[in-house]
Amino acid sequence: MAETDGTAPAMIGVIGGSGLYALEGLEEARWQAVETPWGAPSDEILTGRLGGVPVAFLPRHGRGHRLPPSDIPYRANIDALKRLGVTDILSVSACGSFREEMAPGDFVLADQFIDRTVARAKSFFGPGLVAHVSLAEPVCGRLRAALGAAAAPLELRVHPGGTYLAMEGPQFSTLAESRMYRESWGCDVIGMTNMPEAKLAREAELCYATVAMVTDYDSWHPDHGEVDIQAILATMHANVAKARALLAAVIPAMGAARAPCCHGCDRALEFALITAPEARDPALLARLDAVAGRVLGRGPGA
Ligand SMILES: CSC[C@H]1O[C@H](OP(=O)(O)O)[C@H](O)[C@@H]1O
Ligand SMILES: Nc1ncnc2[nH]cnc12
Repeated sequence: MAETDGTAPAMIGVIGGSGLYALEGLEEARWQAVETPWGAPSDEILTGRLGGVPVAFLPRHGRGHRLPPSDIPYRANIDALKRLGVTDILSVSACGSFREEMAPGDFVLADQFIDRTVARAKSFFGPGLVAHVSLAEPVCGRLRAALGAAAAPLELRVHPGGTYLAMEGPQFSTLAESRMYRESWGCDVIGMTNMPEAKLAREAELCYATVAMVTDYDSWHPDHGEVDIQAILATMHANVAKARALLAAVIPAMGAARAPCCHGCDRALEFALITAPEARDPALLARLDAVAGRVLGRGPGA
């Protein structure tokens, strides 16, 4: 519901990656199952409040890390968060680094992605309703700035931007791939999950930003050898404590009300639907009740 000052109620969605399977310190915390037309999300969703701000937390791989990157139900996850009323998504992820200065333990607020994933559903739309959203700026600048500001007083090494390469996995990259991503493609970090997550968040008109926490130098670094999952896990556990501190700072600072996104994330579908109304598939329209309800005039988003 719109407030008289032009703001609307906000809810922060947090998608926790490797090592982050719950959010502590939420008031009125409860895990709840959410059904979606795209199947079940990765797990139940933990809702509550942090500093008075409504929060919905979803562990991307499920509690106990049951799901590999290719089997994460990305569409159900984004739909479920939107259905609960989420307006902004903070994604938290482990990543490898292609830059000497982006060292293990550092946080990278990625602002670009290269999508090399090949085995995932990447859109809510399709035959019966075609949509083309803009993705030139896949990360919400307002959300990324909020993360940067909240991180400043904390003892964190934060890089304000970077290009995240999303690979299919689950194997790590070969040395030739690692060198190509770093030297020819100019990528800064690598992970397996932020695509199609960011694309789907944009289609669902949700602001999205990611905190990519460096755990390793992938395999290009002459002094660090191959990616070693044992070393990754050790760094990951140290990173997670820092991620919790960042979330505890940024969420209350973002507040419980939101002006329209200055970058237009919350209006991404405004001119994106190109299928003629009479040619639209009623079954697909029904599945889009939450994701595209605002522009379709139906469901929780209308
Ligand atoms: C545990 S190392 C590989 C694994 O970690 C990252 O997951 P997430 O982005 O959910 O933190 C990476 O993308 C891989 O899935
Ligand atoms: N080197 C790497 N490649 C892909 N995903 C990762 N997650 C953490 N480190 C990674």
